[in-house]
Amino acid sequence: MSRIPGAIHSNGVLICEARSEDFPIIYVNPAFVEITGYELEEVQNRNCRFLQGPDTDPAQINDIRQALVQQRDISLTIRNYRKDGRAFWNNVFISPVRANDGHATHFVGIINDISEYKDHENELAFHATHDALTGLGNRALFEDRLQHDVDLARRHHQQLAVLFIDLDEFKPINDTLGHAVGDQVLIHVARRLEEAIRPSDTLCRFGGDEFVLLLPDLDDPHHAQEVAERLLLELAQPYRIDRHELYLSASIGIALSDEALENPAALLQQADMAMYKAKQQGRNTLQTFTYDINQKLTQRVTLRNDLQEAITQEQFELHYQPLLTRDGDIHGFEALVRWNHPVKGPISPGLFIPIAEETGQIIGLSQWVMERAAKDFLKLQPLLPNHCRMAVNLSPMQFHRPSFLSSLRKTLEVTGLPPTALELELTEGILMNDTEAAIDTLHALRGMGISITIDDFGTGFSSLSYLRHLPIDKIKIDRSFILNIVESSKDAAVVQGIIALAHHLELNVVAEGVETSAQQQHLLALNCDVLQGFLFAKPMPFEPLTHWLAVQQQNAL
Ligand SMILES: Nc1nc2c(ncn2[C@@H]2O[C@@H]3COP(=O)(O)O[C@H]4[C@@H](O)[C@H](n5cnc6c(=O)[nH]c(N)nc65)O[C@@H]4COP(=O)(O)O[C@H]3[C@H]2O)c(=O)[nH]1
Repeated sequence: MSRIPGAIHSNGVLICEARSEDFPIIYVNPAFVEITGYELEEVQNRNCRFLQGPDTDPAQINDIRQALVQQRDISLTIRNYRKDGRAFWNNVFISPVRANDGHATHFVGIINDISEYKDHENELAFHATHDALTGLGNRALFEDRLQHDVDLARRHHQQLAVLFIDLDEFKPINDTLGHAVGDQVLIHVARRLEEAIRPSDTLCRFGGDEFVLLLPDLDDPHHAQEVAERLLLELAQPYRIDRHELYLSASIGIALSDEALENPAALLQQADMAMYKAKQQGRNTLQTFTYDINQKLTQRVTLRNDLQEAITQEQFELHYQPLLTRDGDIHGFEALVRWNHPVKGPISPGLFIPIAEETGQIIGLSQWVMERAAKDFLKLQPLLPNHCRMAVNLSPMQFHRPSFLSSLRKTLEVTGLPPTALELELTEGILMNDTEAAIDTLHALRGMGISITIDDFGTGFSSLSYLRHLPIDKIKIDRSFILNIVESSKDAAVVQGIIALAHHLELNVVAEGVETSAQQQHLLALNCDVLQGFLFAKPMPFEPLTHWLAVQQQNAL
């Protein structure tokens, strides 16, 4: 017995007879008693199978049995049970004690309770493959399952589908109501999606508001669309979170496997591209991948990468378009960004601004625009009447950032532009999410002396009466109404109504896109206050603008 290491502190030790049938225990140490809850008297002369329970792996039991029969060492971690029924992870080492003839007389077992470590290990393994917030699988798990299911589908000549689900307008919820609410929304979304699918489907979250669903063994490709439609309906139900009632929609991209599929990851990319297409089509919709989408989106992705370079290499330029009062005096200027792509030439802001908005690149770009416009305006100011302002377009992402006001104040401070020389143009859509916070921001801006214009008025969903709640100074009627104002009595009536109501609310009205003198006359007759359009001047770089101003002033003399 002296060979038995009595000083093994927290390791339990047991010794059993090797030559008696069923290997009865003859000794256990106090650590064994502590770990298992059994006293020596209770275990003596018994086989140690009393440590086994419902979750003990039979294959491991067999391994131990084999080792004992063959009289060799064995080490393994096995699920064992204490006297009170609680399970624990037992790291066991069993070794034979041999007589001179080489045969085992006893077996010594050293047991170690590693439950804590094992639980931690399990937890780590779980986290490596699961999303901590929703408990759904993560990208790693998805890719694993995708590979597995694609192999199966190939073998059985079946088709599978990947659905890329991205929530619409989730970011403003996070930004305005806070991350705690945003997290709750994501958990609700995960549960709704889970309830709407079959157990054999794999649902994962890729982070942010992106969920991905794998539908194996489709009977019919249309089934994927039916599932997507069902999910859109489920997600559109209102969400009650704390005191908020929220409405959400999603855009879903679908990719279907075919016999030629070589790389399963391609399915994921295709579903992602189709999802982008769904977003472009106005959201709350689904789109199935086609090769045509691939081509268009590749262009977009290239543009996105080029945009990053454009920001660092300052390939942008600001053009300024004058705004005139009804008497033809200068009212101010609108700053409009231009991108001169080194290879593709000028790219329309209508194309790259939405991409910059999606990728967040708009923040850096807007900062550049604001600084450049401020500096240029200060150079022009001595030539301008006092009331003139520089109008700058605000992007939704910029406006909803918590740091928006402080960074704007800083820019004004650094450039020296007085707030009373600045006008911000924002679209109705910006104000639709979390209107209360948006109105607070508008009050703060006006408190500083900045003027606010609602841009593209008439294209959004705001009712005219909604205007009365907004601390704004001007509305700019969208170009699409001005275009047909002469020919279309309906458009003329809309413009007349907008101007009358705006004046009733003591707001100024700007008409943009004035291209003909007939349109100009019509607008003047309807009492429009400010006019902007190619009829008077196109947007132009700073130098030509200074010449244009000089000519204007000459003509005024
Ligand atoms: N056909 C026609 N068009 C006219 C006429 N007068 C002005 N325009 C165009 O109408 C657009 C007016 O700008 P917007 O509605 O704010 O619409 C802008 C604005 O939403 C956005 N954008 C431009 N610059 C910036 C910027 O610096 N920041 C942000 N966030 N958005 C910008 O891109 C949009 C498109 O800008 P642009 O292509 O420069 O297009 C400009 C301008 O060139 C006219 O008589 N006829």
